[in-house]
Amino acid sequence: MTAVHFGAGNIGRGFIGLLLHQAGHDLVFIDVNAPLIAALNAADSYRVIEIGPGGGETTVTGFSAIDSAADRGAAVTAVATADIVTTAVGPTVLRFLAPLIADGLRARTADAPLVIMACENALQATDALRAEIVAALGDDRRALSRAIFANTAVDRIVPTADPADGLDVRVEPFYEWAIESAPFAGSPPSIPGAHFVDELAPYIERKLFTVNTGHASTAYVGRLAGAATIHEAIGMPAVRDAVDAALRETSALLVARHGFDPVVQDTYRETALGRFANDALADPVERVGRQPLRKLSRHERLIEPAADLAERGEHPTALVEVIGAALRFVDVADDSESVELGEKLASLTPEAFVADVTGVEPGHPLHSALVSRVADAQSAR
Ligand SMILES: NC(=O)C1=CN([C@@H]2O[C@H](COP(=O)(O)OP(=O)(O)OC[C@H]3O[C@@H](n4cnc5c(N)ncnc54)[C@H](O)[C@@H]3O)[C@@H](O)[C@H]2O)C=CC1
Ligand SMILES: O=P(O)(O)OC[C@H]1O[C@](O)(CO)[C@@H](O)[C@@H]1O
Repeated sequence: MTAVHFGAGNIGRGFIGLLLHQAGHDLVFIDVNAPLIAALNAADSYRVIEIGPGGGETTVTGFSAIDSAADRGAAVTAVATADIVTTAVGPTVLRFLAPLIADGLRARTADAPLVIMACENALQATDALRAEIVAALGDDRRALSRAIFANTAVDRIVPTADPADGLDVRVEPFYEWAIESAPFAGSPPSIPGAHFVDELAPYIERKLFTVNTGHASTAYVGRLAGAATIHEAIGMPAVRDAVDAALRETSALLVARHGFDPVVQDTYRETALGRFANDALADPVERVGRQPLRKLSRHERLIEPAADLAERGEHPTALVEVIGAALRFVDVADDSESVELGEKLASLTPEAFVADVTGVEPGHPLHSALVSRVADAQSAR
């Protein structure tokens, strides 16, 4: 059995690649980072080292790697002959993979369908990838029928690997990979580290609006308070209170939207806060807050829950505070979205900024609070 995984970065090596290896798959990593591909092809193994309480270590073997920028044909062949294709490249990169995967489906001769799962921090990321593949395939419905698409929710904190560690990856012990079961019509692939669920939306929303809202909030509020890392930030009482308040708002929304047991949701929220306090991760606030324009977009971890709460007649004041802190995530030189955020704050009116970045329309019950936060962020520059 062969699994092709796009994106041999933190999550690719430290989570999805690991679980596919443990499920008995030979792994083919596809990436566009030439030195990383060379290092993977020169190595027989790498380690996934769990850091923090209860951590263990696993050695991953049986992998090869392809640079799709240098040898697209090899990447297409790998997709055409694989059993599973997964991705962890970032939601905004999926559209660049689609034409290559489409060509792999066109070239596929196996009877068994190819399982395709995007493992990104985004709602229904596989659906988004599927739409791009459909566009790339045009009228070729036969090629499309050779694939099964399943949405997934992935959760594991994997900070950027230290170059001194080579290919080894340090990860938190916690992980969860939830995959929707319906597309498999009763015959899901065997991936012991994952679990299959009838309805994924509650899982992914709970994860995105608790773990990711909380993590990003810790990064944004913490950075404003002078913290360098997430554990340092969440150790500051004022930051913890701000994050906790924002997560109480999203918890109320999750309970209302999906009927979660409030006690179970409280435990889930506390577990997430405990994960952020893992000092062994030494995770920089700049990594966790990265790509602020994506994180401030309409259906992401801050605006979506705040907008929904406002539509329900609530006042998501803690989330609005966090959004105000996110608007200050400028001047991170190696994060092009942080730089662009600063440029947009400098060049757009508050109303134009809100429309452009958050997609919240005038007249929406959240609109005036957002306009006011943007004006504050502009005055602070
Ligand atoms: N790091 C984390 O703690 C978690 C990350 N995620 C999600 O996983 C995804 C990946 O995140 P990370 O692994 O942290 O990022 P990363 O930056 O470590 O890895 C992404 C990899 O994708 C590669 N890549 C970029 N464009 C590509 C292309 N066109 N074809 C093939 N490979 C390409 C990059 O070279 C890089 O090696 C994101 O969607 C993120 O939101 C989800 C849960 C946790
Ligand atoms: O690219 P994003 O959305 O910041 O994703 C990475 C984040 O996902 C999480 O791992 C949560 O699963 C965060 O810890 C991490 O910062």
